[in-house]
Amino acid sequence: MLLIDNFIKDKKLLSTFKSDETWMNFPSLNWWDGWWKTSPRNIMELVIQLAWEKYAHFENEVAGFEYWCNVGGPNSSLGWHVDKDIKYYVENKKHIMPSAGHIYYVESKDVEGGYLEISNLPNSVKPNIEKIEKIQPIENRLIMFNPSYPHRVTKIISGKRRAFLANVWVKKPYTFEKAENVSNTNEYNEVFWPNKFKYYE
Ligand SMILES: O=C(O)CCC(=O)C(=O)O
Ligand SMILES: [Fe+2]
Repeated sequence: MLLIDNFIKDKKLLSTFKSDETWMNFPSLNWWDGWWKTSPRNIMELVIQLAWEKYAHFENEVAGFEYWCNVGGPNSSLGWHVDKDIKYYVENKKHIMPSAGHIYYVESKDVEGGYLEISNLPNSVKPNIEKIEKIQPIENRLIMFNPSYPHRVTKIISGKRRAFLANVWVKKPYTFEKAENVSNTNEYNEVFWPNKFKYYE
């Protein structure tokens, strides 16, 4: 696991990324082939490049990135899970998992609770509460980890918490078979980038 605080240094990028407008109409799940094939088309892809170009060297060896955003308020939480190709899982009840992913904390406004917990044991083994890694969702904090290990988000007691996440895939997930942007993970509808998604200048 890698944890970097104060990840985005550019003040303008930071404030644009944090603004609610940036995330309006953001589809549930999105796909990008990576900067080596397609230049970033929006601020999310720009941030993915910023993170992954610096800490990983796999251009041309991976298919690309899946990315999404989680926003939570009081009483929300996310149970133990592993990240997986969701469409394949729904249809076959089998896991195809990525081996690398990032979580970036975009906004943590007065957040109490909402910790990220990561098990040190693989998916087949029940997490040992004594040995889990516990990470506070601090604004502008970047975490890189293996999302095929069970992880969860503890209950948010108060405040607003927004995370931006991406996973690296060696093979493009079935989830994106029909479209790069999926608005409903149960139906896999095709959606289009809203006009709001401008390049970051
Ligand atoms: O928001 C977080 O800290 C983690 C969320 C997560 O694991 C997920 O969306 O798969
Ligand atoms: Fe996850």
